[in-house]
Amino acid sequence: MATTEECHSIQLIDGDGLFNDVGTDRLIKEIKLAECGLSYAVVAIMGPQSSGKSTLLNHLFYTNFREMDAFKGRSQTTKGIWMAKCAGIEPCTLVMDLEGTDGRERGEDDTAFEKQSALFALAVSDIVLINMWCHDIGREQAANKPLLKTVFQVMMRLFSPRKTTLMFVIRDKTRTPLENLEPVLREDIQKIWDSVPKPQAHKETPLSEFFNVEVVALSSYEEKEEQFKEQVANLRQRFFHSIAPGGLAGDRRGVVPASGFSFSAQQIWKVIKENKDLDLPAHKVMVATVRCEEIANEKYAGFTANESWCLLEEAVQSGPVAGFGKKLNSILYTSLTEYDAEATYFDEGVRSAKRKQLEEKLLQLVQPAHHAMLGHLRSGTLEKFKEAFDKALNGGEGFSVAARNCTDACMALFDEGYADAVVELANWDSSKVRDKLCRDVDAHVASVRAAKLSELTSSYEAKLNEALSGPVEALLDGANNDTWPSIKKLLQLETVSAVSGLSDALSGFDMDEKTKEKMLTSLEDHARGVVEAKAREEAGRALIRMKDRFSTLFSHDSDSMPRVWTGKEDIRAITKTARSASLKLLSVMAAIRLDDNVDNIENTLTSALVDTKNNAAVTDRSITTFDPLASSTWEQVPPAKTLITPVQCKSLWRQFRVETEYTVTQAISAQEANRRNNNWLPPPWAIVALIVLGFNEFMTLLRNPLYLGVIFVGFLIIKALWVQLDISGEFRNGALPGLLSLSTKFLPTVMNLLRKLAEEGQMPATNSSQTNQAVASKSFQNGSSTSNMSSSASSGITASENSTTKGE
Ligand SMILES: Nc1nc2c(ncn2[C@@H]2O[C@H](COP(=O)(O)OP(=O)(O)OP(=O)(O)O)[C@@H](O)[C@H]2O)c(=O)[nH]1
Repeated sequence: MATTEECHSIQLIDGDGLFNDVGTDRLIKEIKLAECGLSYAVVAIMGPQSSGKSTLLNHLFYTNFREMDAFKGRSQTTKGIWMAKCAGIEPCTLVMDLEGTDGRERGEDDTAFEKQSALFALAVSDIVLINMWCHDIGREQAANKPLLKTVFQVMMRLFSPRKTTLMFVIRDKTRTPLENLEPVLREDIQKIWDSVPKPQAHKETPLSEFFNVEVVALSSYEEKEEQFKEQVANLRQRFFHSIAPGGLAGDRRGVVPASGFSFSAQQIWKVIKENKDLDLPAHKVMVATVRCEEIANEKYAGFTANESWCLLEEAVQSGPVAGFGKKLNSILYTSLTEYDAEATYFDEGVRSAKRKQLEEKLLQLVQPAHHAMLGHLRSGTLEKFKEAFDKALNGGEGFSVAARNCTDACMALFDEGYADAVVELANWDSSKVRDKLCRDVDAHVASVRAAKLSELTSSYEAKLNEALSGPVEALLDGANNDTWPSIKKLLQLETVSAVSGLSDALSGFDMDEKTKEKMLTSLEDHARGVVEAKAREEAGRALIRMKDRFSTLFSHDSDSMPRVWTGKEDIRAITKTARSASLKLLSVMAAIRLDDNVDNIENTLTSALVDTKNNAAVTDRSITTFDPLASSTWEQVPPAKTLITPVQCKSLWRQFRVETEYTVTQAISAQEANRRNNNWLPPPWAIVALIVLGFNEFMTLLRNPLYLGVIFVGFLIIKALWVQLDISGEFRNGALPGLLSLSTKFLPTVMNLLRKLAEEGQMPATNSSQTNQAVASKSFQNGSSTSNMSSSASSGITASENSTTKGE
């Protein structure tokens, strides 16, 4: 036979009942049975031992089952069950050669294997050939009768019939035509069927419900080989397209998909061996469950090893992947489509349940990657939002409008990104990630808003600080009756301007009126605070300011010119004016007067510190007199508005008086000194007496010009000494110190004068004119140095300086 090599047979179950799973799997793989789905058929042959079964199969299906050597005598060749693929028959057909029945080798009583193998063949095959000798037909003791009985009995154990085709192959056909043999055979079969005990459910079930009975007769292979071969060739034709409607196995039922054949056969044999009932429908479900599970696991493993998936999973760890959803969906669909293709012929319920499980497992596997992708999407969108928001704000867009627009754009961007990353199989809820993004965006908007608002407030506060601090300081410095009204006006003006500016700026923030009002009020309070703080700061310097004001007024006249204490000034009046101006300053600085409240501070201070009567009381420290300043609060002024308390005022005033006392004393001394300097002329009566008594001498001088010349020279010498010795300057500090100083200076000065005169006398006549100039210049320098000396000698009092200059 040409094709026997191609279709080698395997021992499916050995003589000891051991199932050859490895061999079966190998055969199935070899003949690619798994790809056949339901398009395959299984044929089995039963019959007495050495009845030419193997010979028939090998001729019919071009298989290579072992045949008995005709010359060695009849003995068992086929042990257990063998299986091979029928060569050249479509669809793929498997054939099983069963161990012969009534075998002498197992003994008459050992029919267990026979029954088991019969049941197995019926459970697995679509067509069962029953090989029988022609001469056994109609015989009571026919060899195939027990076999048929067994077949029918075990068939009852299959729960539901598969509608197996039983083909009776009559061997060694005699001259009796088949038309005559067949009815006898069918009658025999019917009798046996009727005689078989059946379960209640199948008591009345006809044979045709379980079996299609076919009968063929073949000539003897040994005697009429040519005829035999011809008949077999014809019979072979009937096995083509056997599963098609009208074919030999056209109405078979409950077929196990080809990929589950090996497992199914193995399980069926296992159940049969354990002598359990073989529930074919349940078995089908079981096979489907196992196989679908296997396929699903295979697909899952295939998915995890899929290169595209591995790359995608790796890529998404480090950043967003464009088209993530599309890529992932494609890989997932491929796996599931493969599963569907392989599991398609298995029980639908089982198949879809396992598909669902596979889906769930795959989704569980990809979920972290999807989650990572959403994470990237969320953080990326947030970053883009921040950027766009920043840009919009810098571009001058209103805060609320910018926030709204950017948020909308950001959410749209997220939705777009999510659509790109969505896993179609999964019904994952994106709302959590979306909500988180919303929260992040809102938090960012809130923080930027807070920062912007604080920036705005700070800028307006800084503007107010600048606009108020300096002017308030200047106003307080020049404290007068208008100081506080002016400060109040300034505060009002600046506050209104700042509040309106801030209010305009806040309009872009879409704020509720209450918050806005609060912010504006806070700005107003700040402005007030600036003024109050400045006032407090200035109050701390009240003493210095008072002293400054006092010394300004005391040392300068009404034209702001430095005062010269000539002796005509009324120091008492000047002091009083200067003190009252300082007191005015103190009273202005004593309290904050930004409200319309009227207070009595100035009057209280004036009456307590300046008025002579009260002044006396202060100096006397009389315990019986009421002291209005012995308090830490002012009447009508709340403590918060008090800058200098009455007690502090009193203490400040005392300090002020002590510290200004010296200036006044100095002024008085300077005035007295000046007065003394100007009184060097004798009294008028002495001058009159001098004129009267010295008239004669005066006339003598007039009459004699020589005397006049002598007097003139004497005058020059005295004048020169007066200037050189700075006599008026020396006597400024009193007569005694003056005399002492003069006595030490007199002799060197005279000597100096004489030396100069001598030097000038020796000078040549030609240089006389230059010498005269030099002397004049020297004399000028001497004069100015004297002036400087006297100036430095003066004790810094302008009045005495002037008097010295005047004296010169
Ligand atoms: N009379 C007769 N003998 C045949 C026929 N076909 C085969 N034989 C002979 O029968 C003997 C047994 O043939 P096998 O094909 O081995 O029989 P078998 O039923 O497979 O035998 P086991 O496997 O041992 O059960 C051989 O010697 C064959 O030559 C036939 O059509 N008529």
